[in-house]
Amino acid sequence: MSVLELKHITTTVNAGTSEEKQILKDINLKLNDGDFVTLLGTNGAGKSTLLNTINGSLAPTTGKVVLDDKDLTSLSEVKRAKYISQVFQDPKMGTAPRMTVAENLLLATKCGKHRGLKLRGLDKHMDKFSRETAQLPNGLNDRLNTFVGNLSGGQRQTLSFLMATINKPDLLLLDEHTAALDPNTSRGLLELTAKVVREQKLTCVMITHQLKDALKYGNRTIILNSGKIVLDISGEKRKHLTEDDILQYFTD
Ligand SMILES: Nc1ncnc2c1ncn2[C@@H]1O[C@H](COP(=O)(O)OP(=O)(O)OP(=O)(O)O)[C@@H](O)[C@H]1O
Repeated sequence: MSVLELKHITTTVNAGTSEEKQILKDINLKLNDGDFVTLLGTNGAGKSTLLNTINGSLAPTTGKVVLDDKDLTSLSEVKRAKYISQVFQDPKMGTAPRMTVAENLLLATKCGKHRGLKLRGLDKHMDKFSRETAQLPNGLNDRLNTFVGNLSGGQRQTLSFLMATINKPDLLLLDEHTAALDPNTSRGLLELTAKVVREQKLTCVMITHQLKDALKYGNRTIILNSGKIVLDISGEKRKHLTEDDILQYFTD
């Protein structure tokens, strides 16, 4: 079971100064087990801030983040990594460039399970990593011993995605994870995302600026505008939603 609840989340930055800004405004949201949410909104609407509040890299000013009845609000980002995985837009984030693909996968496998970053026992994992990368686009399985810094952006982002899902996280956060990739590579990673989320029955939030992708993938679409949820739609109603309908929620 992976149920995420956001209760009265408000995020104010630069409080008490002339730069004070309320980014998130009383966000209340419940994600059900297995929900795959596509999250849309104009630049600056607060989408990344929302994901950062969930992953613990940003503390909300008020409100609670609850996962499976556990209150995570005061838990550090590192401690939340046991439950929550994230893939970022920048292919350089989330992987260690001076380590090989296999070493990165071993790190991800051990994440949250051991103290320190011991990389013993790589040999016994190699067959498993070969199998796991064999299904992936971009020929990653031929690159298990390549330093990650020498991979293409697409290969690196595919690796980041595999690392984020290798331990079946309770919650997967994707912050425009295909935006820096060429159209074909982006499509390949989105299809892989849909397959893995379906097969592992993950609960997932994916930020995208592509309206088509927001409607094609996932079972639920949420639109943020100026720090508020202005649309939260799923089921039959979502099937009839058009790109023009969505654009109406983007206005000030
Ligand atoms: N630490 C901060 N200090 C000041 N302002 C911030 C801070 N973090 C975010 N903001 C501002 O809050 C607003 C929301 O930012 P956020 O990155 O969450 O938006 P977004 O919806 O993800 O946008 P984009 O689509 O451009 O990625 C922006 O105006 C941003 O400049």
